[in-house]
Amino acid sequence: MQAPAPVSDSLHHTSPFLLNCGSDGVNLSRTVKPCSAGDRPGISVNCNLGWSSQTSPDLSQHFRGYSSASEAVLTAQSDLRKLLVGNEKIGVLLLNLGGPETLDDVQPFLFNLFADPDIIRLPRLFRFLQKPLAKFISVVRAPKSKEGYASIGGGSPLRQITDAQAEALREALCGKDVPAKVYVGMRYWHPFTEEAIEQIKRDGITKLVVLPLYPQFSISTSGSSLRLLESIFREDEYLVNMQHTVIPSWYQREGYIKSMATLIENELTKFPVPQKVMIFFSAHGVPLAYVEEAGDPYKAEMEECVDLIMEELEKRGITNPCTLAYQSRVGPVEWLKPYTDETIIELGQKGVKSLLAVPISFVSEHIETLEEIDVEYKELALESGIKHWGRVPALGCEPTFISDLADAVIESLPYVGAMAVSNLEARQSSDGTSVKWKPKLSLPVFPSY
Ligand SMILES: C=CC1=C(C)c2cc3[nH]c(cc4nc(cc5[nH]c(cc1n2)c(C)c5CCC(=O)O)C(CCC(=O)O)=C4C)c(C)c3C=C
Ligand SMILES: [Fe+2]
Repeated sequence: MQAPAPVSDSLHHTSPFLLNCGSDGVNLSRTVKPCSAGDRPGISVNCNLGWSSQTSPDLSQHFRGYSSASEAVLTAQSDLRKLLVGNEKIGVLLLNLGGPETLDDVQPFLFNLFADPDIIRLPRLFRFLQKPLAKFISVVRAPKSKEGYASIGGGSPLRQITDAQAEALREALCGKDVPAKVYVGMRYWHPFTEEAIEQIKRDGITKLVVLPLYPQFSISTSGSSLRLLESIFREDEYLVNMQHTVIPSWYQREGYIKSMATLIENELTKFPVPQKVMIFFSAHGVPLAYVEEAGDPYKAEMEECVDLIMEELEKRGITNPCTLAYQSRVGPVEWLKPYTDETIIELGQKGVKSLLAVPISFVSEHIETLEEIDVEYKELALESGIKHWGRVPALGCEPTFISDLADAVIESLPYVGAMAVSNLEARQSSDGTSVKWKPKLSLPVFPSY
């Protein structure tokens, strides 16, 4: 299988797909309050409304006869979960990038990636060139890319790690009284999103939570996967009628922030003088035009994410200096700055001697952590005068992190079938044109805190 079905142009203008997030683009956990009828003024309904359309279950009786308020609340939460789960078949769809599993996969994987109009954004008139261009770039890039994958064992570890995360999430949900099936849908390699969706249909899932495994939203990552999903949903009667919700980004969740802070804290102790270490956040870059012209919230979310992690570290008494830079640029256009390689050289010139690299845009080890950071940037740092180098591991299946993802899923369940609008102009337009959001389904807006 090469490129999944192309995304239709019309998707840039209307979308029946649902982004369940706050009006300021922040995620469910902080922005969503229980939905009441008053939250949906004047919106016509032509879909199944699910939980949001129903009267909230009266839990008042559950609060009688408990020795403490917290005991009552815990019991009520657990009862609410049972009510939410009921006879439903809950599914969680984890969206991820995918990676070549063998060296022979590298060129077709790259083709799939570059054939994506959310990765190479051609003006509308030139869209017919997308696939020939993808073919050309993938063939030209494949030898360099293959070298990289060869040096990390002959393929990407992404599928294995994502599968392990899916299983850990399933177990965590089960442990929280929410039995669910967890699916993996990759954008550019197996198991493709289309394959996951077929399985979801075969399993008869009735409520689906869509969770991209990217903490911060970018048009090029979560946006691309959601756009694909949208095109699959709109053509399928079963899916159109299935209740579902999306958690578009979750970088500000407490569990994620705390897990990242703990990983950093642990790595700092490995340096001779931990207080003197520069904490060096390195995020995967995107072309500057995504942010400046298409309104990609990626940079803003990344900066807020770094601030939150540093605040958490400060609470723990860790006040090291930090820097954020962007890595892995591809092609001739300008990408988000500062660039990781240039920043490393500058820090060396300024006399920084200890550097702790923190990969921040992805929650699995992958080629850019294992090769680019661990080999290329480490070498560059040592050449630039840095004496002590360290790298924070990716979160993978870290238990606090997985438990927090499970909480994110559970918190979104009352809103499965209910929808919210966020900064969809930025999130839906891949070509930078001004897009008016025209909902086809009812979209109650959840108030933000
Ligand atoms: C948040 C993470 C990512 C963003 C944003 C992103 C944007 C982006 N990427 C490319 C081009 C390539 N990416 C490649 C691999 C790759 N990208 C991410 C994550 C983000 N990409 C990951 C996790 C991986 C590695 C997967 C793995 O196999 O381990 C590659 C292939 C590798 C290579 O040849 O370097 C390319 C190419 C663009 C153009 C882009 C934004 C427009
Ligand atoms: Fe990438």
